Amino acid sequence: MVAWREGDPPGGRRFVDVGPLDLEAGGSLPGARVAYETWGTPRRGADGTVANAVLVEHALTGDSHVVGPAGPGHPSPGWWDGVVGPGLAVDTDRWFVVAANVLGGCQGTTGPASPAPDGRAWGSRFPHVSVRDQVGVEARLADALGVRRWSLVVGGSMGGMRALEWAVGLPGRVERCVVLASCAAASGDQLAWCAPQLAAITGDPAWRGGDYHDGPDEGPVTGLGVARRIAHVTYRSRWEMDTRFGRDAQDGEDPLVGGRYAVESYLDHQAGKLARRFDAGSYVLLTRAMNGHDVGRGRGGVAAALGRVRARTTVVGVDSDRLYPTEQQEELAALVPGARYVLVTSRFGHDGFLVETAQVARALADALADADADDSGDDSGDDSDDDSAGEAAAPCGVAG
Ligand SMILES: CC(=O)SCCNC(=O)CCNC(=O)[C@H](O)C(C)(C)COP(=O)(O)OP(=O)(O)OC[C@H]1O[C@@H](n2cnc3c(N)ncnc32)[C@H](O)[C@@H]1OP(=O)(O)O
Ligand SMILES: N[C@@H](CCO)C(=O)O
Repeated sequence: MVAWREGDPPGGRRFVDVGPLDLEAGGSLPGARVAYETWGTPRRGADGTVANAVLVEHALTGDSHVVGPAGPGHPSPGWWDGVVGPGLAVDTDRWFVVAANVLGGCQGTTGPASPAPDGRAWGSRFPHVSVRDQVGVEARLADALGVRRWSLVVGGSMGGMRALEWAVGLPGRVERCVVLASCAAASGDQLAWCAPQLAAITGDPAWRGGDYHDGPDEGPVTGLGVARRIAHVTYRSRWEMDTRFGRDAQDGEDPLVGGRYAVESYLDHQAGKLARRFDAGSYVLLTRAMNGHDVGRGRGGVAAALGRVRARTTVVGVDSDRLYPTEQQEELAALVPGARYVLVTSRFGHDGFLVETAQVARALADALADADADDSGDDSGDDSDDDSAGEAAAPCGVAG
């Protein structure tokens, strides 16, 4: 089954139907639609599978639009335009780059806002999904695309969790892995930062227990905005808040008589932007998925799990990241066999993996430096210790 066709335009969003899905926490879904984009041309190896495939994993509120201009369905340009593209670090003249919208999200892949079989939005009925479930769905997308082994799986933050899960759970299917600003398991501090975000959304009267999608109002946008304000502060650095905004008043406003400081206005802006482009139900579901992230669960602990990785791995930390501190990436680099550690210097905190494109591009170019463009059909991947080894992927249907 081939989900990509010769002549398909680059960057256009396409869909694959997968399912049914049995989920790690015990629930199930009768099926899921995966929205994805690709750039470059697949090159088939001797065994007929795609030999030059790269999977890019987006972060919490990101999406599959890694590269390309804004346009219909894409209000913003690509979030890694300086990293992926013709002649860039992940060169789309050479690599077939795939980015999928995550299971449980709201950018075309099935999530809480999607219609359930009865035609109503899933809402609160959408089951808990884990990072492993999300990777399981991506494995079915890979099957549909004819990719048995990725030349590279790369992602930052929540995308780094999925990249790591690929390398740990399906070691025979990942040749190289780059994990940025991420961790082996969500820490107590990370769970703590998520708690008020979840409380803000689920405490908004418009949340209606998660079943607001088919209602007349716009849903819990106030709670989602509060969550984004909290999260956004953790994504940036104290230096930035102090030097970019400091104690400045917002233009035309006086904080001493009810007006806002500039930093408050900035966070209001970030909140409004997210509330316009993201579903609160997905935000809650994806936050819970990240909270549950622990590569060591059921695998004898973190060290044992990371010891299974066979991908040539690069772990990237951002020196000013206060949400995913560099100790977490140092731990990954110490426990993944042969891993390389790269420190990105940034004043912008966790978002450095999105903002510091020159340094990120260098790390990716280095990670791919050993790849030979002509090594068609490197089929040496032994998937005998994959979590899914021996299991046939569920049949996938390709949808328009
Ligand atoms: C928007 C999208 O990217 S959607 C598609 C994919 N999205 C993702 O992948 C999510 C990840 N992306 C992000 O989190 C962010 O977009 C980032 C990290 C890339 C943004 O980083 P930066 O470019 O550094 O944004 P920055 O923090 O400077 O914010 C700029 C915005 O704040 C606004 N702003 C700055 N100061 C103020 C102020 N005092 N009051 C109000 N607004 C302000 C700017 O006008 C600008 O608005 P705009 O984004 O609507 O043009
Ligand atoms: N700014 C990023 C950070 C999350 O890691 C996002 O919104 O997805």
